[in-house]
Amino acid sequence: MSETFDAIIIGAGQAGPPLAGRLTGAGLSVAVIERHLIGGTCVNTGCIPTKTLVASARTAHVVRRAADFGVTTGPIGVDMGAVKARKDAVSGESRSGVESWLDGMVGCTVIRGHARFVGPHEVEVDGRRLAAPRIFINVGGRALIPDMPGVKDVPVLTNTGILGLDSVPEHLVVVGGSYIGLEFAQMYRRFGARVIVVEKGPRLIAREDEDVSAAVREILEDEGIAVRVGAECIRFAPHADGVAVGISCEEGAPEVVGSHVLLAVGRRPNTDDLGLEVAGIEMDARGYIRVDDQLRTSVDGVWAMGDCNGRGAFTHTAYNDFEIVAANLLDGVDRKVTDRIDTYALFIDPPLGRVGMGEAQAREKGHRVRVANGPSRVGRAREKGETAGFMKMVVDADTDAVLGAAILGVGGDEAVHAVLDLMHMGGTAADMRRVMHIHPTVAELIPTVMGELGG
Ligand SMILES: Cc1cc2nc3c(=O)[nH]c(=O)nc-3n(C[C@H](O)[C@H](O)[C@H](O)COP(=O)(O)OP(=O)(O)OC[C@H]3O[C@@H](n4cnc5c(N)ncnc54)[C@H](O)[C@@H]3O)c2cc1C
Ligand SMILES: NC(=O)c1ccc[n+]([C@@H]2O[C@H](COP(=O)([O-])OP(=O)(O)OC[C@H]3O[C@@H](n4cnc5c(N)ncnc54)[C@H](O)[C@@H]3O)[C@@H](O)[C@H]2O)c1
Repeated sequence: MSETFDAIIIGAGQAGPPLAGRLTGAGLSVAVIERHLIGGTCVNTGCIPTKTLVASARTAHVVRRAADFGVTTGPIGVDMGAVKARKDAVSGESRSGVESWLDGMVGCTVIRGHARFVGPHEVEVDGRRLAAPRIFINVGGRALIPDMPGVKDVPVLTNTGILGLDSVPEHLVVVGGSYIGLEFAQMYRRFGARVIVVEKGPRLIAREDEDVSAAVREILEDEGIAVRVGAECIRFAPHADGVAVGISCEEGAPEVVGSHVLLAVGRRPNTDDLGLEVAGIEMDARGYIRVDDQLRTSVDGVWAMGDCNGRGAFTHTAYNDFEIVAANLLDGVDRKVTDRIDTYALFIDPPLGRVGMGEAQAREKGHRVRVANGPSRVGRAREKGETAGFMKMVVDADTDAVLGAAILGVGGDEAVHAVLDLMHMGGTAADMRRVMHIHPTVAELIPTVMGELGG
């Protein structure tokens, strides 16, 4: 016999817990099933711990530059044990916040264990059967570990393992030059490690425009991080000093030896052991659950939210998925995934704030574009002594609609929201030119840069 609920939520990541709050608030009985840590990736092994470490790394960096600002210090050291303890405390506080919220939620039953479908509206958790007319899948993803030559013969870290380090690696080899790899590369360089980033593609963060990739590379190299792109021959072998990582068949040193290796070559959805086939829930070739614009799967009464549906890969997209599902189910409002505008940040320092399309993507999609570029030598950046980066706005030449922006520089992760909000409201470049922004801020440069386009 199955225990029955009005709704079952599988996974307590970024969408599951708030949805449990809305459903129980509407008087429904809800079971939330979590097999590991409440809060999921962002809280435990993603955004929160990494951004806490980024903050420690930035502090070390700023203190090292203290003399530039006329401030004297003594010798500078990094106590990685204390850095880790701070990170664990911040992350732990977030986790226990979600935990106690769910535990105290009237109408919510939290069940610990791995859920697997045994039918379209029935799951099993450690031999216990649960059924509900509505099931919400929020199982997230994990680091991809491809079957690269030698990878099974050496110790490699992923974003999870590296968070357990309480000493600074002597030489960190970061395989994968994208969001995860670059954030860890810079923070560990700032903690005092030698760092090399090994990327198989022709440039770092290849989803971005070439000028953005180049500027990010320059920022990292200026801090002493080695970068090797076009690394077509990545392979691993044990070495007396750690791990030998084969890099190149053609140019530069063919091999580098690292005391530690971080694999940051992508993520995969946690759908391989969920029994989706039994329930008849369709996946794509990479294991992402197929959903429609309102996040309904191929089975009636089953939804998929967050990273596992392949429609987003961020905490804010997972949370927005929750908002869409809740609005459609409970508020009678018609909300869709395609209503949202892509936006995210790369939290190196200075950060890259991104919204909408890049220049290359806009051209690929057939837009006639005008591009405005501005230096980040905005007053605020000069005052802070942090002028690396630039600002770029992509505008449709025919309609004057703003198609996207990249703000790489101090405050770029915050300032980009001015463009996001304008795009959301359907504003044009001319609208932005007329807005008065606060001086001295980074955002004040946005109307000025749009001004380059005239009109
Ligand atoms: C290193 C790193 C840094 C990141 N930084 C950022 C950032 O700065 N900003 C940002 O927006 N995003 C960031 N992300 C991405 C962000 O963490 C994810 O997009 C987000 O956590 C996805 O949320 P989710 O709810 O889809 O899944 P998750 O948070 O992954 O939660 C899924 C939950 O489901 C559970 N689960 C899985 N299978 C089962 C099962 N069968 N039964 C029961 N439970 C199950 C898991 O244990 C997990 O707790 C980062 C990711 C990483 C790895
Ligand atoms: N700031 C943020 O919001 C943030 C931070 C970290 C992660 N995330 C999320 O996590 C996701 C995954 O990040 P990621 O950086 O692991 O993956 P990714 O998919 O963004 O990039 C993987 C990188 O590894 C490279 N690569 C693939 N195979 C390789 C190989 N065999 N050898 C060397 N390089 C190889 C790829 O060319 C690519 O540059 C991101 O898409 C993002 O959504 C977000």
